Formats: sequence, C-alpha cells, structure tokens
Amino acid sequence: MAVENITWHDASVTRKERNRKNEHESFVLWFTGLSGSGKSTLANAVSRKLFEDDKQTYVLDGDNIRHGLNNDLGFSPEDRKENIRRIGEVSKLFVDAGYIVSTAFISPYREDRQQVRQLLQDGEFIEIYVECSLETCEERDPKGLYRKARNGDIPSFTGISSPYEEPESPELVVNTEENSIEGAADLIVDYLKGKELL
Ligand SMILES: Nc1ncnc2c1ncn2[C@@H]1O[C@H](COP(=O)(O)OS(=O)(=O)O)[C@@H](OP(=O)(O)O)[C@H]1O
Ligand SMILES: Nc1ncnc2c1ncn2[C@@H]1O[C@H](COP(=O)(O)OP(=O)(O)O)[C@@H](O)[C@H]1O
Repeated sequence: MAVENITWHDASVTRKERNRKNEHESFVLWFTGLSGSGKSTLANAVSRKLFEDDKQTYVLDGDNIRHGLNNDLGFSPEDRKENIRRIGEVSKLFVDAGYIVSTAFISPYREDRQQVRQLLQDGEFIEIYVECSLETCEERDPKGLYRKARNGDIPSFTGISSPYEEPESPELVVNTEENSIEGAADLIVDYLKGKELL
C-alpha cells in the first residue's frame, strides 16, 4: 500500500542511546514450530532468564495477540500472513525501543517469516525452530486442540489440515523431545552469549 502525505519523524531518543543505556543489543528471538512444540514455554523461560540478568525483555505470544491486536484475524493463509506481518512490525518497534523481544507464533509459512527477516536489520532476526514431532505435540495437546482438530471441530489446523513449512536455515534448532525446558532455554542463552549478543 502506498504511503502518501505521511512524513517520517526522527525520534529524540535513538535506539543506539537506549542500547547503550541498557548495556545490550536489541533483537528478535523468533520461535516457530507446531502448536504444542513449546514455543510459548521456551520464549517465557528465556525471557525470565534474560530479565533476571537485567535485560530489557518482552514476549509476544500468539494466543494473547489474537485476543487483542489481531482479534480480527482467523487461520486462513491470508490471515496468518497478516498476523505475522503485524507481529513483525510490532517486533521492529520493540527492537527500536531497546528490547530483546521473543515471539511465539506458529508462523507456518517460510515466505511470511522471510518477510519479517527482511523488515529487520542483518542479525536482528534470530529464527529458532522449536522442533518437535507432530506425534509428541499431539500427545502433549496442552489445550485439547489436536483432539478437536482430529474430530473435525477445528478446520485448517496446523499439522493436521494446514501445512507447516520447516525453516531451511534457522539460526538455531531446539528439539523439545531431546531437551528439557531448562536445557533448551540454556541452549538459547548460550547461543546468544556465543554471538556476543548478551
Ligand atoms: N486452525 C488453527 N491452527 C493452528 N492453531 C490454532 C488454530 N485455531 C486455533 N489455534 C490456536 O491459535 C494459536 C496459533 O496462533 P498463531 O498466531 O501462532 O498462528 S499463526 O502463526 O498465524 O499460524 C495456537 O497456539 P499455540 O498452541 O501456542 O501454537 C492454537 O492455540
Ligand atoms: N522440553 C520441553 N520444552 C517445551 N515445552 C515442553 C517440553 N517438555 C514438555 N513441554 C510441555 O509442552 C507444552 C508446550 O506448550 P506451549 O509452550 O504452549 O507450546 P506452543 O506455544 O508451541 O503451542 C507445555 O505444556 C510444556 O510444559
């Protein structure tokens, strides 16, 4: 959509100044994976660790955002695309505000994730594939949604009747069948330390 008659205003406090004050970089940890794979659990576990280490941190979670900002969107491919586009824009604002933002959205389409990556600067988009077999996700079924989907009560359910496109070259893959919650969160924090982002 064309942006006409709108002028960009530079902020009086820059991101660089915020980063310097916070004593850390700001970036996005983009958790992607099937429902029940552990995105939300891990995003929150990592955020807690970062918070306790005095970092500015915030979690954007699929279910919560769909209650508010994106409560006009469903689960068609077009709506999921718009969901991810908006979350990408919100994430970018958080990065500008100096935060390490963790997002927990299925974000099933590669193209949509790629668009968010392109929205951000190099190195600011850290894609974390929360790997977990459909079988295990279905066993966990923390919200009873797989059962409903199998019964035909939820159309276009990811992994059952709607696709999930695995990341081809994510920054990090964390398997939640092979790692405990704590172990997986540690892997992520270690990765960030290794990249000197913390
Ligand atoms: N049809 C269908 N498919 C997948 N998921 C569904 C569906 N209907 C409702 N839910 C619930 O919505 C959560 C996924 O929302 P997201 O915003 O992450 O989805 S997406 O990225 O736009 O695909 C998802 O949350 P998580 O389990 O945390 O992934 C489900 O609880
Ligand atoms: N290693 C693990 N990592 C993350 N979650 C795990 C793990 N093992 C078991 N779980 C459980 O699996 C469920 C994952 O749910 P959730 O974090 O809401 O997933 P998602 O956000 O991907 O839908 C939670 O009930 C969590 O306690």
